[in-house]
Amino acid sequence: MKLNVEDYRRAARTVLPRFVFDYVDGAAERGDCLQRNRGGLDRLAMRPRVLRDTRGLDTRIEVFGETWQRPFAIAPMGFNGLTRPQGDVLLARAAAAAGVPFVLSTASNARLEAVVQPSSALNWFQLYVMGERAIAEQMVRRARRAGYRALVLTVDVPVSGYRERDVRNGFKMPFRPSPATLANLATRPRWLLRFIAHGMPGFVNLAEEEGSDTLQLQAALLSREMDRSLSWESLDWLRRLWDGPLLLKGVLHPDDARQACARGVDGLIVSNHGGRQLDGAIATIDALEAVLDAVEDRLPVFVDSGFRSGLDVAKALALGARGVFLGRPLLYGLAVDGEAGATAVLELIATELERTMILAGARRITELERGLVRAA
Ligand SMILES: Cc1cc2nc3c(=O)[nH]c(=O)nc-3n(C[C@H](O)[C@H](O)[C@H](O)COP(=O)(O)O)c2cc1C
Ligand SMILES: CC(C)CC(=O)C(=O)O
Repeated sequence: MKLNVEDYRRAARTVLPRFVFDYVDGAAERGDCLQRNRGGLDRLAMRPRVLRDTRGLDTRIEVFGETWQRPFAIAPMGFNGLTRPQGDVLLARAAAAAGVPFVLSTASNARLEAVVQPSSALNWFQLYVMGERAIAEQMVRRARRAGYRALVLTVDVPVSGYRERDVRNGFKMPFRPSPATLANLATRPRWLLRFIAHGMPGFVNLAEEEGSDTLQLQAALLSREMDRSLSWESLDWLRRLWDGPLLLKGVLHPDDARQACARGVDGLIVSNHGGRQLDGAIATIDALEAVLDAVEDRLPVFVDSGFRSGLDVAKALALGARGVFLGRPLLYGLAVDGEAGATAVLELIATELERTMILAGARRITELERGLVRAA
């Protein structure tokens, strides 16, 4: 029986090969940041209101003129096709059915045109800038043509975090599995059979043309060799290519939040990449307040990293976040049961959020107020 996200995590561990589970579940260096994210959320306690009519509960929010059925979304994640063949498409479908955004990663394994869900107005695209700027330009133009609504520029990967579990597993491109990895693969026959049927997923959006350059780019993307010349000035370049909502993902410092407002960015995602980048980084729930103060309601502020329940989501919203992005929980669901597993995780978190709202006396998301949370 799977009653919470941790149950899905445990089940995912039993179906995924170890190098895949470690890639999904892992974090940078000692995992301090990963733990700090949890610690920050756990330290907050709710101070509920009582005797409030909570019939007709409504969890919808408005973002950039669109309605989200729930105040959360699926975060961009690379290599979803490794967890399940067509993982990007399955997650996009689950999100569209739930009425929440799905953010397709630059490191996706399906063509961005094939992932976009026409039934949803909430297809978003995440951009990494690497190598020739022309690669990013090509992807942004295609994303625009394909109907992606918002562009998320990830800014916390100037270089890869040191993912010790990936290093130990030799997880890089081209992948050369060790004897230990092969032995472990033999214990994951279902994953292995699917993998054999579909082949090794690649990063197919980097360049339209096939060729040896593409292979080199794919290896560079997995080792996260990004363009370190990217700066605040580069936003002007991006603005010329993209006229829809532009968000920065990976902002933690209030001065950067102010800078983003001054540069005409449309939204921020307070994120430490789920503890996968700078291991010394502050917990996102602890960084949120200063960022919100700096922004002064000029743009919506979202948050991610470490959110595992509807209660966690409620805490961030009470502090003033517009919405929450969820990463690994969706991959645990995807690993366990494909699209149905991802849908189940979205439903689980929605149900937890609804119950939390009723218990806290909030009928609408706007009623999740600052006074409802306290440091425990
Ligand atoms: C397996 C995996 C791959 C990821 N790939 C990307 C990516 O390609 N682009 C990106 O902006 N963030 C990426 N992230 C970070 C997520 O967008 C998000 O910030 C993080 O997972 C949130 O933390 P959580 O997993 O604890 O919910 C990835 C995260 C995971 C777990
Ligand atoms: C394939 C990678 C570029 C995805 C990523 O950003 C991550 O692992 O955190």
